[in-house]
Amino acid sequence: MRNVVNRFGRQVVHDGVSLDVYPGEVLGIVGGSGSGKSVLLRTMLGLHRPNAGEVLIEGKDIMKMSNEELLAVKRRYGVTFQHGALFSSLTVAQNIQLPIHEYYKASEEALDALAKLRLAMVGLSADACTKLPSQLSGGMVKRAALARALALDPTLLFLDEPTAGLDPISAAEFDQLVLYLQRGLHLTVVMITHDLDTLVTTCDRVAVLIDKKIVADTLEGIMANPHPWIQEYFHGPRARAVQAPKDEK
Ligand SMILES: Nc1ncnc2c1ncn2[C@@H]1O[C@H](COP(=O)(O)OP(=O)(O)OP(=O)(O)O)[C@@H](O)[C@H]1O
Repeated sequence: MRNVVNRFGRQVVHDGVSLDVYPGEVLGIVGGSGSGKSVLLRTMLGLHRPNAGEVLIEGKDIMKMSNEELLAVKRRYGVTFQHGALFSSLTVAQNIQLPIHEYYKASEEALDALAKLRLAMVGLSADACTKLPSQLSGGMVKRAALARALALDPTLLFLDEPTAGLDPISAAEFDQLVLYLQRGLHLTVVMITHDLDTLVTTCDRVAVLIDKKIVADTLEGIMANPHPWIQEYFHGPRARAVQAPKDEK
């Protein structure tokens, strides 16, 4: 992203945001509530048109792409949204198969096999195929949403608060799953997270949305940044609790 500006009426959310995402990395995006993380993600995905600036993928501005070009780019994205992870009236298998229908015609057998394969990749059994989202635990919903995000074999995975609402053990397992998939499938991952454990465990770099701009660095680099919000976030009591066991290892 280059010099992206997003405004809603008189409210300026992003005032010249620039951010690089490098192939194969896991980038965590943090920021206070209402700082504009979700709007940033929507802008990156081409779902929100910024007031100014560019969103480039492999050097090409997605705002200037034809519909066909944009569709081809979106075909390479996998996304899990914070809310509305799955369609409640569809089974898990139908949810996973949904992105396929947008791009391809496939036989019932192929769709069935694909749903089962994706479920296996996220550690869910084939039994989950026929279940409705309401019949799954919170952790299973997150995994099923991840399976859907992986449906089209993406190279880029966007996760909006992937571990929100999970207990610490399930969250840690989910972090390990993301890392396992990222390494195995050579994915580039961009995730919004409030979870310090997730940041420490999974992210190569951290982008902090602060004062309507982005500061991006390695976790160590960010932690050394003197900005008061960053200091409070990464060195406050909660942060110390997360980092203590790691430091002692
Ligand atoms: N469609 C919209 N119309 C008007 N204002 C909007 C719209 N979308 C977002 N905003 C405003 O932009 C600001 C940033 O919202 P955003 O949802 O990106 O924050 P966030 O950092 O993701 O917050 P949280 O961590 O609480 O989810 C908020 O003040 C929000 O009210």
